[in-house]
Amino acid sequence: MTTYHNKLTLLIIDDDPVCISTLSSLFSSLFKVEVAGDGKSALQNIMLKDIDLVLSAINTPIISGQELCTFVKNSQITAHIPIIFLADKATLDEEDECLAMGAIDYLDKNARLSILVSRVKNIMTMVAQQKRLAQVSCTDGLTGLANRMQLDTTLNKEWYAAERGSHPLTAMIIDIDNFKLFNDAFGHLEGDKCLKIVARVIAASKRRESDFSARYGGEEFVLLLPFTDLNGAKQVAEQLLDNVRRQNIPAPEGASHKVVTISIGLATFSPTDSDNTLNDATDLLDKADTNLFIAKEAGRNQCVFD
Ligand SMILES: Nc1nc2c(ncn2[C@@H]2O[C@H](COP(=O)(O)OP(=O)(O)OP(=O)(O)O)[C@@H](O)[C@H]2O)c(=O)[nH]1
Repeated sequence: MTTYHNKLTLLIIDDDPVCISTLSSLFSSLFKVEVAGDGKSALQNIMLKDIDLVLSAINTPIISGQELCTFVKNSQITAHIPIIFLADKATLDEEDECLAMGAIDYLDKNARLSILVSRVKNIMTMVAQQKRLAQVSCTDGLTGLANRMQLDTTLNKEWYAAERGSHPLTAMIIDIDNFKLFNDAFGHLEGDKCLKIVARVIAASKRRESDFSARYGGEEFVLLLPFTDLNGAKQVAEQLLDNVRRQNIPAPEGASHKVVTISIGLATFSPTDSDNTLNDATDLLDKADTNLFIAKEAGRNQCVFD
């Protein structure tokens, strides 16, 4: 079976240019290949690029392959990256040592090349499956937005980034108005279609790479806008309210408006603001939730902030 994973990245570490060149040409049609001639630049690659698998010589300059392996396996951010060692002359003791420190495999440089390629490909297939699983476990099946679990992780990360970088972070909770009536009138399948449309509009409202949208549960969504203060966020919210109305999805009898609308509760964390009363990410969402409640009470189809 020939499997190509050309979106996955293999990092080859070796100080021998001939070896680097041979390995690169072996793997460059299968994966994106990065190379490093010593352990230090390898570590920079690992920290800065999205490396999926490392194929490393053992006696690399500056930082040895084994030191690198210890570092990678002990860091929460990199521990998942598999490392294959490529020994100049394999010994059982060295293999024992490398596997014990967390390497996924240990191969001899003089092994048959087709065996080397198969081993690397097999491990990359496993990496691809794990990535796919990780992605599925973070995604809401109906809307394709991030799910609640991913929201919790991202919210905490963004909170600490805002605190550390002294930049604002805005959270919006977005709720479809009278959605129970909608389901009751048109059925659950139409309700699902409506959820998907609103989710698409929310996803399209992201303006920066760091903006993040998630399904919070039921008919509620969250939009996180790092580096966005209250004024900027109000504009995004008004645009969002408008874009949902423009979908012209007919609302059921008894709803507050003729077309489907949303209500938004907005809260901004401004670390440099002396009036800030928010202590953590949960406070931020609680505040947005309180404002959402006020928006509903005030007649829906609006954004509330303070
Ligand atoms: N179709 C569909 N409906 C869902 C889904 N998740 C939650 N709901 C429905 O969403 C409705 C939410 O109703 P409520 O919480 O009473 O809120 P509402 O009717 O939108 O009222 P307001 O928020 O006050 O405007 C419930 O009827 C849920 O069954 C889903 O995945 N698909």
